[in-house]
Amino acid sequence: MRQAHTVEQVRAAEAALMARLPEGALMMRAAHGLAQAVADWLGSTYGRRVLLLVGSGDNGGDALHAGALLARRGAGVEAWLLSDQVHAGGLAALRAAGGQVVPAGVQTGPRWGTRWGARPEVVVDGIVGIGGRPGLRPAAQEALARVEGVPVVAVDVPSGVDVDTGEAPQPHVRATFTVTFGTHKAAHLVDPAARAAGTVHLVDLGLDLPAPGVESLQAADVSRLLPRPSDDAHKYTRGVVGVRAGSATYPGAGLLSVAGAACGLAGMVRYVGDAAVADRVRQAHPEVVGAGRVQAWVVGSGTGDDAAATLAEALADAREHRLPVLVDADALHHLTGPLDVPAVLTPHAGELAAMLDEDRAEIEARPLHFAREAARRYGCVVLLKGRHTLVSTPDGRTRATTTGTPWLATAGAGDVLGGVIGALLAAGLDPFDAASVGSWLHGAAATLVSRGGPLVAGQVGGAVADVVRALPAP
Ligand SMILES: NC(=O)C1=CN([C@@H]2O[C@H](COP(=O)(O)OP(=O)(O)OC[C@H]3O[C@@H](n4cnc5c(N)ncnc54)[C@H](OP(=O)(O)O)[C@@H]3O)[C@@H](O)[C@H]2O)[C@@H](O)CC1
Ligand SMILES: Nc1ncnc2c1ncn2[C@@H]1O[C@H](COP(=O)(O)OP(=O)(O)O)[C@@H](O)[C@H]1O
Ligand SMILES: [K+]
Repeated sequence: MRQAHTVEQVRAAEAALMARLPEGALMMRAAHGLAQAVADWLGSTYGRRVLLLVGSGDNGGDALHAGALLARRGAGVEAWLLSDQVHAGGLAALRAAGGQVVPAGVQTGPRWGTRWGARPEVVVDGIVGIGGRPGLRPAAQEALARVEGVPVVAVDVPSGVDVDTGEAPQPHVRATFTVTFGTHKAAHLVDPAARAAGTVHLVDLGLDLPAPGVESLQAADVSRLLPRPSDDAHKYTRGVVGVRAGSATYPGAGLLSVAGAACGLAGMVRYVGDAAVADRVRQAHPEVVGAGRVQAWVVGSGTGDDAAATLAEALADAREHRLPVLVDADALHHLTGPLDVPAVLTPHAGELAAMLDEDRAEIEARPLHFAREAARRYGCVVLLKGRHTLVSTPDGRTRATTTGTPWLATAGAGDVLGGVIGALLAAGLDPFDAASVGSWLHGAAATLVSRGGPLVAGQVGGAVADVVRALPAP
């Protein structure tokens, strides 16, 4: 599990550890990890040109100490100081190692060069870390403008983003990669900040941390959580998923929801809906049967004018038999308040905007806030679809999905996702695990079929089996 802790949690854990370690030990661990990551990325250090952007806090201290380590390995390291007060020990270490400070007078010109005339090969963003407020001050903006186009390594977080919410009001640093310390922060997992962080490397500091607010499943977690058939399983013990999706107007949504549900993770799939759609479902998936008892319902996609009635039927059956329900697409607009059955809602940003009476742009700017808000308001698990899909519970616990590919942003992909999650609900996972595991598998299956190229939604359900086969042993 990749875990993201809040600034407050990190500060408490760091204080506890620092009390037991010599002064400066944690910063040196951080600086060694940072210097190594920069050296690995450059491929060599001797003669390479590194520019440090150094703010007033310990984030700048990390950059200065890492710069000193790189200078000792032969790199040409210069520090651009953005404050009169920078980390004194770090600056002394850099100078002692042969690193230089950019003189104030030469910090001008649209394409600033190093003291060798050439541009730096990498910029180390030590402007602010977990002590920073969102946004960047003018001096930092000017320095970044001078080195535009040079790859940036962010120290701990890309400066300017909101560390605990993942929000990223302009301006902020856009990093090629980020080297973080002790644990991940929400800004590494949650968009839009996660996009600004690039690839994230974690340097272990040995912190003792409490339960995280945001986490991200890894292949081993998915393998551990995935329901597998027992030796004596039969189709009913594995769970039956019922799909109420599609209509004469939108038959494809029914077919694609079933394609997800029929990924093989449940024992059986039932389709309940328009007769013509049911015929096409059976042609495409001969194993699918009609109405009967189920262990979970998937309801909503492509139900159009029938959405309210279809949702009501599914909820009535779920109430009677205490079944979980996945509500998607058209049916989302007919929810009026907290659900009285275990449920997963799967809106994209536009649908969530309508549900919460907000602008879509607001949802996209603050996805963590609004996923949690919706989970609280509807009293169930809410999965907000996007590049890094978020799954939140009413008490705020959240998982971010980091599998997937932008090629998955294609019509019908969400219908398949609903079906996959429905199969996992029927197989016995609770709504939080079903939604987060289903989203992880859906993203991984998309990456598998995409192989770097385009895909259509119908391919994704069938690829879940290959993803499951490739999981590590539980
Ligand atoms: N603690 C530990 O054990 C370890 C910590 N470590 C490292 O320390 C980092 C945290 O360091 P920190 O607490 O000194 O805060 P940090 O983020 O460097 O700077 C905050 C200062 O910047 C300023 N400022 C604020 N907003 C700004 C803005 N938008 N734009 C520009 N400036 C802004 C403001 O100062 P002001 O200028 O207002 O006086 C504020 O005081 C952490 O991320 C990690 O890298 C590692 O070494 C591992 C061990
Ligand atoms: N940029 C992106 N990168 C990766 N996955 C994405 C991206 N944009 C959307 N997705 C995923 O693609 C799917 C789209 O679903 P949805 O918007 O409901 O489409 P539809 O309603 O047509 O089925 C979701 O699983 C979402 O998480
Ligand atoms: K930073």
